[in-house]
Amino acid sequence: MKILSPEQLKRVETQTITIQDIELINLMERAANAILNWLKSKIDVSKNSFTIICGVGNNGGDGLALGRLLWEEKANVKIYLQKNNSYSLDNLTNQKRLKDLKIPFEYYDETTKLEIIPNSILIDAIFGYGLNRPIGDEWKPIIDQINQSPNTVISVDVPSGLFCDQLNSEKDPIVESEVTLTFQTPKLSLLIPENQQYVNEFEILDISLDLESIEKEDSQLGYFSMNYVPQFYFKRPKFSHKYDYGNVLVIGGSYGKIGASLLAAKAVFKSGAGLVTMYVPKCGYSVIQTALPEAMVQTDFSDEMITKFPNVERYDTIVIGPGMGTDEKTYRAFEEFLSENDLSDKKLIIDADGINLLSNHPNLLEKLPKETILTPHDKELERLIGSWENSYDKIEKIQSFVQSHELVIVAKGFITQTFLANGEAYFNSSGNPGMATAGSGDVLAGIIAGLYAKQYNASEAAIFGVFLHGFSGDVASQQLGEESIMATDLINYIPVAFKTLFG
Ligand SMILES: NC(=O)C1=CN([C@@H]2O[C@H](COP(=O)(O)OP(=O)(O)OC[C@H]3O[C@@H](n4cnc5c(N)ncnc54)[C@H](O)[C@@H]3O)[C@@H](O)[C@H]2O)[C@@H](O)CC1
Ligand SMILES: Nc1ncnc2c1ncn2[C@@H]1O[C@H](COP(=O)(O)OP(=O)(O)O)[C@@H](O)[C@H]1O
Ligand SMILES: [K+]
Repeated sequence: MKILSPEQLKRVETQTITIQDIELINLMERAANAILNWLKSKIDVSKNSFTIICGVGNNGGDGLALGRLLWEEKANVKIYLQKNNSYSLDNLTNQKRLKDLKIPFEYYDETTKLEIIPNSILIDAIFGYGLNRPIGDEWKPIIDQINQSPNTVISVDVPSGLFCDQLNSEKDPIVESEVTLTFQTPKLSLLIPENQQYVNEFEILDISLDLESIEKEDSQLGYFSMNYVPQFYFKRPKFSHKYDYGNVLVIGGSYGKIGASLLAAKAVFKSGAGLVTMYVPKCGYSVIQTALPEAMVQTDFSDEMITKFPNVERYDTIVIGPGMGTDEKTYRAFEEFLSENDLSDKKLIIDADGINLLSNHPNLLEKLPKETILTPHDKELERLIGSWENSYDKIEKIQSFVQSHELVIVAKGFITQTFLANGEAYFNSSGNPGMATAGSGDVLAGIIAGLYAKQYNASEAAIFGVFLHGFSGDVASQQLGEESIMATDLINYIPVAFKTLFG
């Protein structure tokens, strides 16, 4: 799903109205109904109280419409509307609808001491994507009252005060929401770590904006959610052979870090590859033969580290890096491997120490085949592309890096971002903090390799691999709780993840 700017959202809104032959007020009613239905799916609204704080634009209009719908559901509702002499047209229409039904609302200004109904759910409908300058200090007391109240705060579309696609200043007053209910497509600011204090959680509510109009908008940013999973379904043909599912080589491991390459190799198998061979220092041999009898093993001359890369002719997909170390001898072997082989028809995934080696010797980047997938976490990424000022700057820096080197970068984190070689970036929607555990990244590299080895291209393997990894983590967390998840659990839940996603 594309992530759009406020200007683009406005355009899609206008096109939707024309294509669907409706009025903006109908969209506002849809938005309010979508929130009502979301609330009803969580609580019995008739037994709850709501305090709704509305602004002067359409976000405020959504709040007024919601107030009316909640009132009709017999909820206890208190509606506040900002005192002003200029309101949006549909805000005014909703004011009239309230008046016609004799539903009371009160005005507030910057000096008002809000009387929030005790224990009510506080609905923040002051500003949405129309915010075009920071909220002035005069409104700080209102935002402060919302943030200091003990009530649960639900923001409509965007926490009020938060820009959709640029960084706020630290002193801007912004609502700290428990849940943000955003319409149709997530706004970029909801996905940015700087804003976690305001966003906490968000959910996307469908208001049936015209999907073709969304797709026509030019945006390099996307959000990968469950809706897009079915297109990744692949049924194994009856008359297929293990070689149809890829022949993968995992190069990695060093003394004390054989486990990392083992985790990656297991994940390669579990995500569907046909054959896996592991190339490790000698000390890994018996460990792997015992722990993963399905894998073939080749060993380096060295007991403790990789000093020479193997012949890779018969493999189509190669993972380099998990647990490999950055010893000078390993580096030289890596350089020799990249310089002396024609890798143009190989699918490469480089993780961990493999990335560190590239950062130390950026000349090697030019030797990678097109669309090699790199899977750095933030520290590894910084070594590779340099530091960034903030998340927006980070996105731009990665975009220019992937485009100039024709690589795919999976920038791992709480919300992992996958950058394709053309600069497109996809934000992932699965995963949980239980996945912040040793070896989790090795599993991801393995999953991506397992998919890449099969029928998926580099972009698909990276985007879907990241989702599958997070989804395995989500299934694991439902069964085990976040605290107890270990990387091995992520592997063990890949089958349940596949079954849940594809039946
Ligand atoms: N995406 C969609 O298709 C839909 C969006 N709707 C709602 O419409 C919202 C956008 O509505 P609007 O465009 O009216 O914008 P907002 O309701 O976000 O508010 C914008 C108003 O506030 C003013 N303003 C902006 N920054 C200000 C500041 N710092 N201090 C004081 N005033 C400021 C603007 O001039 C404008 O009058 C969305 O967030 C959503 O809640 C729904 O009503 C219907 C469907
Ligand atoms: N808070 C979090 N929420 C969701 N996913 C997370 C979180 N923390 C880490 N992850 C995921 O776990 C993996 C950790 O990878 P990495 O940092 O390389 O760990 P390791 O080196 O221990 O394998 C990444 O895929 C990352 O996206
Ligand atoms: K809002």
